[in-house]
Amino acid sequence: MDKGTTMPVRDGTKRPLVGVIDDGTKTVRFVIYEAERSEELVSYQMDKTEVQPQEGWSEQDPLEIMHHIKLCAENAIDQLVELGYTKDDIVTLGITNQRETTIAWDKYTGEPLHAAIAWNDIRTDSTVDAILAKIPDRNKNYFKNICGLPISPYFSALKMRWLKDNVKAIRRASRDKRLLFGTVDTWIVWNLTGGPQGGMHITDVSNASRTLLMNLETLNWDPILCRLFGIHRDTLPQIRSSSEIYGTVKDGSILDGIRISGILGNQQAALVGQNCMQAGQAKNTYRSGCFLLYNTGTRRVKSTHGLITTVAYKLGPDVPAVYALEGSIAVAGGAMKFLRDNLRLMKDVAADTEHIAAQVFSTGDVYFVPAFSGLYAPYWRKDARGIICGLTAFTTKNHIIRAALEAVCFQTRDILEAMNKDCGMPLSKLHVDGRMTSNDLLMQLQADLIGIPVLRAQAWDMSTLGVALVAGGAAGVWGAEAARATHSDTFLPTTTDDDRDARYTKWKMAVQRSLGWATNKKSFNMTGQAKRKTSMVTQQSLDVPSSPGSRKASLFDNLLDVKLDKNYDDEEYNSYVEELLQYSARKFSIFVPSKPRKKEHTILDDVDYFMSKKECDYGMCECCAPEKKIQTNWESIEEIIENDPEIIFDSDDNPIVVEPVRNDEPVFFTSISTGAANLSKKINLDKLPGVFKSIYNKISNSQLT
Ligand SMILES: Nc1ncnc2c1ncn2[C@@H]1O[C@H](COP(=O)(O)OP(=O)(O)O)[C@@H](O)[C@H]1O
Ligand SMILES: O=P(O)(O)OC[C@H](O)CO
Repeated sequence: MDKGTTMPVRDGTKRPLVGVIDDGTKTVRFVIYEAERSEELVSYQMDKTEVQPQEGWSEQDPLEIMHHIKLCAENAIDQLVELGYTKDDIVTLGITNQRETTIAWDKYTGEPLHAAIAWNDIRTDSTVDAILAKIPDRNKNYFKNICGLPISPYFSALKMRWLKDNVKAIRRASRDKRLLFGTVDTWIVWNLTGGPQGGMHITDVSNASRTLLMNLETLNWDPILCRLFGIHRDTLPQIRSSSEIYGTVKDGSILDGIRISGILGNQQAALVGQNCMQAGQAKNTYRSGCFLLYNTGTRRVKSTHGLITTVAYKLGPDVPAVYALEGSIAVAGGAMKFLRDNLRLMKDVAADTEHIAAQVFSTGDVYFVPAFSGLYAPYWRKDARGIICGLTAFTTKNHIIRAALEAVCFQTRDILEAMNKDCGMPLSKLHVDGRMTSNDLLMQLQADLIGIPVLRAQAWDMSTLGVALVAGGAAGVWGAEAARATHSDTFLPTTTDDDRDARYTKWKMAVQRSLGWATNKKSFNMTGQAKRKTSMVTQQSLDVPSSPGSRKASLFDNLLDVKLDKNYDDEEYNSYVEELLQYSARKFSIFVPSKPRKKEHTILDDVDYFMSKKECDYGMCECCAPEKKIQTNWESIEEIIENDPEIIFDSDDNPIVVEPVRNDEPVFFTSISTGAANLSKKINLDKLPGVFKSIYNKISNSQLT
């Protein structure tokens, strides 16, 4: 870029510039702000490729993210010249990002080891079940005191666990100490600051608080949670504040040499951009999802009504963190895209939605619950699925599109109800932003359905402004008192309380109907599992000997044994078989008793004990000499036998050399839970799959036959 340009800057005053990288779920943007001014100067945006390899899965390409960032930056910087600036006027960079999306890569080659697993991907359903099985009462809120979050497929720890369980390359990298994990901010900073050549492996508190691994009090990785999910701390980034000079870009790109001084998750960034910096202020951002954050100051409010506690921001290494209560809605604008792409009810979301929905005065009593990947706050039901109900012969696409808009508003009301209960003081107005807020009809419906004024921000994008502020603050070019965003429009409620409440009651009825849809029982005949079961029954009835060591034969052996153990009626048995196939048959624990134990607990079986007795260092002390516990799955057993029969790896991928058994019998068991029934089952040795016998024999010098 030509430094000696003679073009005048826009009001004759040349200000330092702050560049912002915004990696959203669907788009990457690069935005440039002049310090102290709240309107963006220039921006450039590119769409990302979303891959859905299976139903409920959503992946992104980590390399594409980096590629798009560079191209967006080049294009935005090109536009600077026309405004009288050059690249050298960019004094610092901020990064704001989709949160929870998880990437694993090789620290020496920089290669991603798998596609990024997006925040709204629900492949970890059974991982959640496996983790819940280790927690008292299978209570998904058990660790909320520590990390503020329920155990849900939404959060990064589940995705990391899934990657370790299912991707050989990741297990190997972990074993060889080459594995790095990160949310997208971490991936971006590591690459920008040198990648394999000394890239910084860091994240900020707002992103770390979305992993389910960070302790909200210490603002560090929590050892208990890391242990529970089997994530080694060395693979996690260092947690830093949201506003400090972290380092300098060293990637040879157009951004080379610019400092990086701000990182914020995109919803927290919007809170800052909306200037909701005082306790009691809240904003709602409407994008693919919708996220309502309520600033609670330096106080961590624990929600008892289904909201989550998150870090809002920490404006420097030495200042306290500010927290927020958050109501997360998985699908908002995403429902419009679904109506456009899947049902083809419109051509262009931005141009058509409002116009089509405004052609009818109501939804005609149609309700649309867009629970495509379950419901997040305040329900946290991964078994919910989308429904459109109340259809009649008069229903048109206008009603359905309007119902999709109302669904965003009702979900916001769900969150507000919970928030008002948790905070004790109802919100008197709602600040909104996000691309969807350009839809006036949506804004009016929102005011009507929550009964308080809705204040639309002056620009739809408050996230990039927010991180520009914190990055500019750390770089000393954007003071705390500088111009901040204001709202440009206010939408006042026009409905009565009675009308509002009647419609909300109907919405709750619709939500009820969406719950439990994704249970195994209901989907049994639809998923292809029925076929697998039939083939096993055939095997059973013909008494065909199973081929030793084969995967199918092993499953069959287990199922037989379980069936003998309990009398299930057909339906229950069917669902049990299905669940066993999906989860339990892949996840076994092998306990090899070694020394007599003083206490009956392990970290995963007695969390309370470990919570109160951290000094026991998770089983390494005298009082807790644990039995050797090896958690593994079919693939890793086979791999271990193949590669190194003498050594086995625990869930942290630390090698364990298993001691020979003395007197006790080895115990092989599998445990699952189907609704009320807890089906923990010691596997009959006669039915033990061949592969377990051989591994047991190898590790114990015994001869099970
Ligand atoms: N005028 C509109 N009315 C309704 N929905 C809209 C409108 N404009 C955009 N949207 C929806 O808002 C979302 C825009 O999200 P965007 O800010 O691009 O994304 P992301 O969440 O990927 O970062 C899209 O899902 C789109 O369907
Ligand atoms: O990219 P968005 O706007 O859909 O934001 C996604 C959220 O950060 C997920 O928590």
